[in-house]
Amino acid sequence: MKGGRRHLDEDDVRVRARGGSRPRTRIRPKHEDAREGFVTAVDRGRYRCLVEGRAVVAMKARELGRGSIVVGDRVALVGDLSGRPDTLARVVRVEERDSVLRRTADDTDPVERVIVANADQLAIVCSLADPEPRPRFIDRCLVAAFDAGLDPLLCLTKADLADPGELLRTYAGLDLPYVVTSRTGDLGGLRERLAERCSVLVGYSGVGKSTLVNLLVPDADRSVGDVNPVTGRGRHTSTSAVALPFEDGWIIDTPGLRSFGLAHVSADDVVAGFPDLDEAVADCPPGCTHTEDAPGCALDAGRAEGRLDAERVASLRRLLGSREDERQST
Ligand SMILES: Nc1nc2c(ncn2[C@@H]2O[C@H](COP(=O)(O)OP(=O)(O)OP(=O)(O)O)[C@@H](O)[C@H]2O)c(=O)[nH]1
Ligand SMILES: [Zn+2]
Repeated sequence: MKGGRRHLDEDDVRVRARGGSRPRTRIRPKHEDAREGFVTAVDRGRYRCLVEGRAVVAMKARELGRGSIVVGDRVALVGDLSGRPDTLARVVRVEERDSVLRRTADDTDPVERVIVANADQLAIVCSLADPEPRPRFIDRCLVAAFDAGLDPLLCLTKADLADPGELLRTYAGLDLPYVVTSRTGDLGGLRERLAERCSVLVGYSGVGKSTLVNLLVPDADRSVGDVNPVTGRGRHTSTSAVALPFEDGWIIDTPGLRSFGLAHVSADDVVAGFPDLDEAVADCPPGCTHTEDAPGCALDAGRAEGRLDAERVASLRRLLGSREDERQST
């Protein structure tokens, strides 16, 4: 896609076909020479973009105002697009986003913000041991994925230390795609899942996410390290997301993102993030909060009769509760 050209109508095309080279007129949309780029990193007001295979550093054009530009955005750029050191291009347009992954509102950060645009998969990285798996973290990520419209992928690491059987049983009712990995094992299954997709990797500290990224994208360290050639500062210390090209798609690593605040997600959407429980709550009394003390909540009957997994019910209830806490703290 070249900026502006797809807006031409049939008449323009005919004129061009007769006249040979494209006529230059003043009625062209502004910045029609802009090129498409993909934002791979954001650091202190500088946007690192991939433009026709070159890494270009850009600033935001003043006309864009306060609108945000995030990793994963498709943008239009003008100015020096050579990618040479000390050059600076300008982002003049942000294309419409197919998806936005947001975080809100933990206690220290009351603002809801977009962290990644245009991703289509959320890879939830969780170790089978050392540190112990955290189903509640997985459940929270599943809700975030549902809310953002991303396909979840469960990535269970350190398979050399523990068996995935028990954890997988908890999620058996979900139809949740998963891969089991270890740093010494075959990553073929994971590669297949990530190829040709734009995946955000998220995981709490120590699960082996960096190890995975380095195995999948061997020069990742370098691409992360020189994120800001403009300032000339060395390894970047920022905790923002970085997109790494991977097999006709992107792996977006999120070093600073351990989890998601869900204060912006409605209770109904939290429940919808639990497809194995979603159907049961149709039998709840109107306005049911689904919490432990909610009278007549159908989750209680389902659990008592063994239709619903007790751990999952507890997890949903904790999530609904912690969401309330997040709201009250903001
Ligand atoms: N046994 C085992 N250990 C692993 C495996 N993958 C990573 N580790 C170890 O787990 C520890 C954490 O790995 P990292 O890749 O740094 O984990 P991370 O998720 O990036 O953690 P942060 O850097 O804190 O975000 C390191 O000591 C790794 O050597 C694995 O497959 N098996
Ligand atoms: Zn209920």
